[in-house]
Amino acid sequence: MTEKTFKTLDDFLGTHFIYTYDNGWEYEWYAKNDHTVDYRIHGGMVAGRWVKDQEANINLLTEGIYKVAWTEPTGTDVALDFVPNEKKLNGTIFFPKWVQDHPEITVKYQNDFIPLMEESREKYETYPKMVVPEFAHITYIGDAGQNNEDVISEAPYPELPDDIRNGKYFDENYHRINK
Ligand SMILES: C=Cc1ccc(O)cc1
Repeated sequence: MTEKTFKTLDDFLGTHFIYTYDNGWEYEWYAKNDHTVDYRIHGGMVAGRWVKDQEANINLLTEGIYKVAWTEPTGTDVALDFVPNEKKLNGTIFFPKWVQDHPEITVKYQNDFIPLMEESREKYETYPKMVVPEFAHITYIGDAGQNNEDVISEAPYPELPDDIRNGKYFDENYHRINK
């Protein structure tokens, strides 16, 4: 767990986070570079889903406070406000109705199923959307560096967040151990 103080946009890019929303949903998220994010979902409605190379807007709002927003192939929209120096963030997820009705369709490595996501968002209903606005507390911060493909590189498994928090997952160069 890095104990650095966040100030600039550059301080944020390349950072790897694990956090738990107040509704109990646990997410792992990586600011891969200034326009790309990777993530893995460990708990909640779509636990088991993981995604690499999602295009996102990432901005410094003011010193140490970051806004991230993107729209997904599923039609899900996400807006995250990180306050890493206080180990917290606020996230709002806007799920199309079909993801709430059929979450299992999205629980996979999305990169291998983009056409399925695009077909499903046309086939099923969009409205009313399910809006999930929650604060989260950050349980892990790692300095992975930008464009590190080892950060999010396999499907989630139950002990993974603890393995990372306990220092059992990455070596001193932030590469995956036992790969
Ligand atoms: C739907 C994706 C998603 C990724 C990270 C997060 O904190 C909330 C939603």
